[in-house]
Formats: sequence, structure tokens, C-alpha cells
Amino acid sequence: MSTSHHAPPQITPLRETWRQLMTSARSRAPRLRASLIGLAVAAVVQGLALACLMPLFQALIPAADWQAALPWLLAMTALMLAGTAMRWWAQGFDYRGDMVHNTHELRTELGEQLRRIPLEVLQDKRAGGVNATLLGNVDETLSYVLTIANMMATALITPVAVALAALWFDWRMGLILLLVFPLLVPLYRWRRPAFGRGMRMLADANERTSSDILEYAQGLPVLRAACCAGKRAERLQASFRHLETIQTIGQKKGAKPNLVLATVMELAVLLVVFAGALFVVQGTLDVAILAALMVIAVRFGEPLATFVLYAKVIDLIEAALGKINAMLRIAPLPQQVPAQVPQTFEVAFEGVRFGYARAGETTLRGLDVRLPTCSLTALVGPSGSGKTTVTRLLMRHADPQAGRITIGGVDVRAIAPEQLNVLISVVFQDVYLFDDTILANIRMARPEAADEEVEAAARAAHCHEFITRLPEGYQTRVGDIGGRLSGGERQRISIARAMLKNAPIVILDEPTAALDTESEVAVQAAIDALVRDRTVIVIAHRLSTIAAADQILVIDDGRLVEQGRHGDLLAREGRYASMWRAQQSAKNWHVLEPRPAFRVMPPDLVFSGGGGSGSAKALLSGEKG
Ligand SMILES: Nc1ncnc2c1ncn2[C@@H]1O[C@H](COP(=O)(O)OP(=O)(O)OP(=O)(O)O)[C@@H](O)[C@H]1O
Repeated sequence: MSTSHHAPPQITPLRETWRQLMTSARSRAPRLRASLIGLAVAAVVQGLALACLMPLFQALIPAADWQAALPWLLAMTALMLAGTAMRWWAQGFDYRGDMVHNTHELRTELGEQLRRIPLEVLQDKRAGGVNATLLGNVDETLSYVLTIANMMATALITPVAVALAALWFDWRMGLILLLVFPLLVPLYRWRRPAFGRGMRMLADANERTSSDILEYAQGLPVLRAACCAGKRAERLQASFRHLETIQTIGQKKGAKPNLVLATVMELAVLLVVFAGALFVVQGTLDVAILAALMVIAVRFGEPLATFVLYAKVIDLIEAALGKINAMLRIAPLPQQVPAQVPQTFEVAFEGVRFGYARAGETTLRGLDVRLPTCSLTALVGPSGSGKTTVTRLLMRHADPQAGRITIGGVDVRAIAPEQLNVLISVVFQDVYLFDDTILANIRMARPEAADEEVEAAARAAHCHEFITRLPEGYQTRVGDIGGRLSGGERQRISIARAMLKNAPIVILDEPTAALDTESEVAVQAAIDALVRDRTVIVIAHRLSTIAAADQILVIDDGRLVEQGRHGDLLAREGRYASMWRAQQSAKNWHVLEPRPAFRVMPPDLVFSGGGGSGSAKALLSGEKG
């Protein structure tokens, strides 16, 4: 999405733009179509009203004949009023609120589409890009459509209607008008590719800048800590400079041809007057017709000249429509019918092969494994070996290219997405809290849960105490206290969410890896309560934390290389045993000089004793044993 600024994008034909516009208008497409047709009709009626000037002037010049003039005066007034009424009705799409409803509907639908599109595809999109599409593109598209359509109709359709009517009074003048006014169309078409490209490049540059700003703002704490806020700011500056360059190119390329087009159109109007004057001198044209045409020509001069200037808004709309439609076109993962609901919760991977669409190589190379109901399975292995991918496939962020994944014997592709969501809870290492109250942040796991249920989940996740110590307890807004929640507290809130959700399958993605010992103990106690009587998958780098798992799967380069209990795997003296030994010896590494307090790896965080840390024992003790 954000990479397209490297290659100049293609231009969409106007017909396709119309189709995309109607798609974006969703349920309001018939009304938008009617409004646009209404504007075209109003433009024709306005043209006919102006054409009445010709017989009217004939009746008044040279000798004023009131009897002959009156009907034309009335006809002109009636047509003008009809045109205005029609335009009022058509513009009602904006002022009656259809446009606002439409933007809301489109935004909602794009929001829902975000939920439907495979997460693998979504991961490739930058947050700022998605934001730009949902906010900017939606507004750009729909807010300007009627204004631009009205302007185009006045600039193009009205003159053609006048020209056709002029044929009746003087075919030569009619013909000249017909040849001259539509000249705008080929001239505009000649300019359009450059305009369109410029607008798309501008839209891409805007999107890239929007993403960079968002990323910079969100990552500022990390960047400051890493002392590279300045370096990243340079990147942001580069993004601003890129935007400036694109805007400069757009101005340079757009402004001059615009002036040329405007001048050509003004000359064309002069040509009409010049030819008319010649015919009058020759005595072949009524001076009254020429006078009327001059009035009309002056009336058209401005819309014609400014049309080209405003035409770039069409390209802005088109660029926005392209982005919206591209998002709407992303197909969700196919759903097998009939949808089934698993009755038991053992998980099985059967011959699963998977490669990310973008990666071009296979990430999982044939995974066959069973995770019995209420068992705890640990995934271990080097970084990048595919552990997270295993859990992503279970959550159906993407589908494997071969093999299948089942829950209770039911292929996950046959489970409705909402149902699958109900079946699985995930606790990540990074906890995302929304800018809402603590209560709402926990309740989002099950929106219909009563306050008491939320509190019970919070108690079970060991967070009730610190929540009640907050200024407004459960009603405290996360945004107001932001950084005042420690990593461990945030983590426990996410565990409370999972508690409340009460899903039979739980995925733990290194939830304690980033915590200090004290927080870790509290979080482990919460996890211990969470994993009871559920099918659990833990991704772990610190082997001590999973030593008591029911089964440990050692993944290496997308393959299951070892499988078994901690003791068995140690006895096998294979991959796991060597990983274990490496971590065991690492626990005693110290940097003795020059800062005695600093260790390469804090031993009590990485390992705290033989067969597992106190907290790990908590995790795997109790009913799991
Ligand atoms: N969205 C993606 N698109 C393309 N490739 C990806 C994507 N996500 C992961 N990969 C690649 O797939 C491989 C496996 O990644 P995965 O995250 O499953 O590994 P992991 O074992 O969980 O690693 P870690 O322990 O570091 O979290 C890696 O080579 C990674 O670069």
C-alpha cells in the first residue's frame, strides 16, 4: 500500500471511476446516481433557459416587440426556476444527510473489512495507511463528488445544450459552438494522465507521511530509550521532504498546462464572437442572435476556464476511490460450509505446510502434532523457527497451503470466525490497552459481561488490588494514567480479559518475558489461574518456565525436531538438551567489571534454579501438577 510511490500508478478510465464511485456509495448508490443524473438534467435545463435569450433578443432588437418577447421571457424564467429546483433536489444528497450517512456506512464497512481480511494481509499494511484510507480517502471521495459533478455539468453539459439549441436559430453558429465547447474534453483527456499520476503520487506520499508520523509518535518512548529519536526524526523529515517534492512536481506540472487550457478556452470563446461578428457584417446573421451568444459566452467563460483547475479534484477522488476499492476487494479467508462448532478442544496439526505470501519460502514444513484437551504444550526453538506462526495458523490469521488444523476434530476452516474467536484466548508479550476505562478494557473480551463478572475476572487475574488503588478504580481511564501502569499490571489486565473470555484454548506468547522478577511472580500467579483446565500453548524462550509442560515441541526451521517431556528430552541429549545446557550456563554470566550491578542477563530473571523458576512452578503446579 505504501510502496506504490516508487512506480507511477496507472490511470483509471472515467467509466471505472464511475463504477468505483457507485460501489463506494454502498446502499446510497441509487440516490447518488439519481442526484448526479438530476444535476445533468438541471444543466441541460439551464442551457435551454439561456438559449431562450436568442429569440428574446430577436424580439427586442432592433425594435422592442413586447408581445413576441413575453412568451420567451416567461419560458426562460420557468426553465431557470425548474433548473434551480432540480439542482436543489439533486444537491439534497449532501444537505439531507445522505452523504454523511454514506461516509459513515463506508467507514463502518471498511472497519468490518479490517476484521475480515486475513491478518497476514493486514500485517503488510502500515497503520497510518489504513488510517488514511478510513479517514482521509472516505472524506475525499464523498464530500466533493456533488460539488465537482455540479461544476462539470455547468462547464460541459450546459454549453452543449446551448449549442444544440443555437443550431435551430443559426446552424453555423450552432456548429461552431458544438465544435468549440467540447474541445475541452480532448484537451482535458490529454492532461488527465499527468494529473492523475500526480494525484496518486500525492495520495501515496500523504499515506507514507501519515504512517511515518503515527509510527514515530507511537514509538517515541522506545526511540528515546534507544537514543535514536533523532535518527528516526531524520527519516520522518525525509518523508516530509518527499511529500514536498511531490507537491512541487505537482504544482509545476499541473499549473502551466492548466493555464494553457484556460487560455485556449478563452480564445475559443473569442473565436465564437469573432465568427459571429463576421457573419453579422456579411449580413447573414441576426445581430440579436450574436448579442445573445455574446452574453452566453461571457456566462460560460469562467466555468470553462476554472473547470480545468478543479479537474484535479476528480483525480483526487479517483485516487481515493482506488484505495477504498482495493481495501474492499481483499477477499476474506474462505469459510467451509456448513459451519461446525467443536464439542471438544484437543488441537491437531496434520501435515501442515505454510509459507507467508510475501516471504517466498516455506515457514512450516509439514507439522504433525496433537495437543490433547486440557494439556499444556510448550513451543520452543530458535528465533524465527516458526513458533508464532504455529499459533497464528491456529487462530486462522492465514490458511496453510497443505494439511489442516483441527479443534475437536473440526477443521478450523469450517469454524465460523466469530466462533473461533470465542474458542481461543491469547495473552501476548505486548499488551495493548485502549484509551478507555479499565472496566471497558477488561470487558472487551465479553461485552455482555456484568460489572461483577469483570471484577471476578480481575480478582482471579490478581489485578483487583492495584485497580482499586487507582484514583477512580475500575472507572479510571487508561489514557489518563497511561504510563503509570507497570508492565506486570498491564499484563494482568490482559490476563483478566482472557479470564473473562473463558475460552477453552489459551495461547500464551511469552507473557512474562519482559517483566521484572516481582511482576513476573504476580503475573505467573494470574496465568496459573488462567490455564487451569484448558488446552494451553505456551511460546517460551526461557526453558525453565516450561519444564513441567505436558509436552515440549522443539521447532527448528519450520520442522518439529523433538517432542516430549522435559526429562525425556534432556535424557535424549538432542537439540533440547543442548539448548537447556546453553541457558543453564548463561545464567551464571556476569559482567564483573567495571559495573558490578549490571549483568549481561539478570540470572534471577532468566533462570532461577534447577527445574524451573518459582513462578514457573506456580504456572505449572496446582491442578496441572
Ligand atoms: N507476516 C509475515 N510475512 C512474511 N514472513 C513472516 C511474517 N511473519 C513471520 N515471518 C517469517 O516467518 C518465519 C517464522 O517466524 P515466527 O514469528 O513464526 O518465528 P518465531 O519462532 O515465533 O520467532 P521468535 O521466537 O523470534 O518470535 C521468520 O523467518 C519470519 O521472518
